[in-house]
Amino acid sequence: MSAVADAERGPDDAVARKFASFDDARLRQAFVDQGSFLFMEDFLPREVTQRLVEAVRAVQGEVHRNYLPGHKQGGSVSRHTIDRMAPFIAGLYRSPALVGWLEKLCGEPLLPSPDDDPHAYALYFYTRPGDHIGWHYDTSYYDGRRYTLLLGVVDDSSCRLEYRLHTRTPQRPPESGAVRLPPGGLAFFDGDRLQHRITPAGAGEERVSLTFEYVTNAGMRPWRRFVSNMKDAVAYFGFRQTFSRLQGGRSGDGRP
Ligand SMILES: O=C(O)CCC(=O)C(=O)O
Ligand SMILES: [Fe+2]
Repeated sequence: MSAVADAERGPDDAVARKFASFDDARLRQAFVDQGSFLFMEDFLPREVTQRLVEAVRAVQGEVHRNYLPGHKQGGSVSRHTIDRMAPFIAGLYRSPALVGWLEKLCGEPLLPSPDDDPHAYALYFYTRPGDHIGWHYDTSYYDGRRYTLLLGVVDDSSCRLEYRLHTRTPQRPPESGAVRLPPGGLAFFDGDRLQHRITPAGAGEERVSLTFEYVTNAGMRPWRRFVSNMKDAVAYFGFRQTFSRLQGGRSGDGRP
């Protein structure tokens, strides 16, 4: 079997086997009780996490760093770069076992983000002291809801995923929490409902997380696509990685 076929097929069987041990009803209840949020320390099969670590090493030379005073500091790699250099991640993103399980959890059909969304799947790197992201929501620019799946890949850090539940639910008092996202761990949430942040890395620390974005309606008005792309270019991937698909996947200045 070719490496690409293996990458496409490999993770599905492994995740299906692992998910068979989960108590789906209890996890669904926890997700609902927490206002569309779930954290699991042990989610991915070990061999899948290992493939993700290898994928991270494969794209390490492509990390785009940003510094937005007061909001964010760190590195990212977009789906366009992942498609070229780490196809295992693209295969996992589309794994029917994974997507089917997430659909059961959130109780509605999920679609992959369209091919021109640089954030459909992406890696975040926290490798220098002070790397962090401030309080925010993962706002949906789509016509439907946007769900975020965070998977821990590397964590030799003191960083925490801090969150506040129910901030947009009028009848419920907010609840705060903080978790470490270990390799193979999961956080899954409705991006417009979970306020969250990643606390700053210390000296000599390394944290890498993988994000998958699924939507309930892949339509997006052109103006919102523009705003979303600008945000991705400035806050995450840089203009080259954000728009690289439009350049036919080549690096460069975008001119033909
Ligand atoms: O690194 C993470 O685990 C999450 C980062 C995040 O919340 C974001 O980039 O929107
Ligand atoms: Fe976020």
